[in-house]
Amino acid sequence: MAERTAQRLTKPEEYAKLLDRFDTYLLDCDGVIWTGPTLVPGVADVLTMLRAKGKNILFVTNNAKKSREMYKKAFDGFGIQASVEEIFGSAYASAIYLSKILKFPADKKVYVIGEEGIEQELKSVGIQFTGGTDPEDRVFIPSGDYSSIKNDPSIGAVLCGFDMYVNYKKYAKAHTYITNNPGCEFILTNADPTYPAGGAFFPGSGSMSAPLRFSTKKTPTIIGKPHTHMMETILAAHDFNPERTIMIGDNLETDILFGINSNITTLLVMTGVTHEAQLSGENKSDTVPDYIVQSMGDFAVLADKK
Ligand SMILES: C[C@H](OP(=O)(O)O)C(=O)O
Ligand SMILES: [Mg+2]
Repeated sequence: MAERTAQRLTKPEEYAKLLDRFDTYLLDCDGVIWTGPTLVPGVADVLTMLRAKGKNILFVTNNAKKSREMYKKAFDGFGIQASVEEIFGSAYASAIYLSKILKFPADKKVYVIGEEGIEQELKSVGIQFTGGTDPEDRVFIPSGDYSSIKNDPSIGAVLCGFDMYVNYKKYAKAHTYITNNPGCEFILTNADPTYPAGGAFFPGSGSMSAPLRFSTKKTPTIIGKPHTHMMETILAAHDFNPERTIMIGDNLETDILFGINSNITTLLVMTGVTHEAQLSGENKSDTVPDYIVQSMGDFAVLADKK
């Protein structure tokens, strides 16, 4: 079988041809639109141009810290137009998976290893939860005192995301529920091993869930990119022709693989986590995008040409 090769676009006419081919743009956020607190140059103009051309824009992020409402505020802060309905985060997709796919029972609760964004999304779909930001679980337990860790049969799922307050008590509770409650679901918002911040990498949601995967020996259901539960959540709310849809992202193992797993065209940008060394040579990734551009901001040359 011929090896897949990516087409690198550098010329305005190539950018224009690409925009003619696609109506729906699934855009990763960190590494594409912004990197941490900094907007990628030119991207705001490109988004305005896409909207002026009548394109559908959907934002698809694995960030599990924020709810859609919190993300909307981030877009507002950057002066970028975005509605809550256009934003799909792994916290929201997890809440939708629990409510729509699992039909999570109203009398059961989710135990959350995560922060406010996950709690907001669970609330938005009417699912009860414990853990999360509860101060009772954000504590150190003195060695040998397991009295506060008892099974609770009302816990029907453990949802693990990004938690800056992760601690032994939370792991011990989650482990107890997963191993003692028959049918207790074990769900990860996303499995990113690392989280990019300030030009470096730190442990991500996937790494935070690792102790539980190890201790329970259970394989979790993973919602975020590259898994297709995220796509099911998007498709439940938006209708689009996959042949005229493109996924734009900075991460080969999440964004680009997500596009490939969803049978849509993919475009890699080099403003985020991917390095040239992953695209050729002995460290070449097995995941190959259809197109590569240096930055999504490069499309701004078309906006100037009006
Ligand atoms: C890196 C990731 O964000 P994304 O690139 O999916 O927007 C995250 O914030 O966990
Ligand atoms: Mg990204």
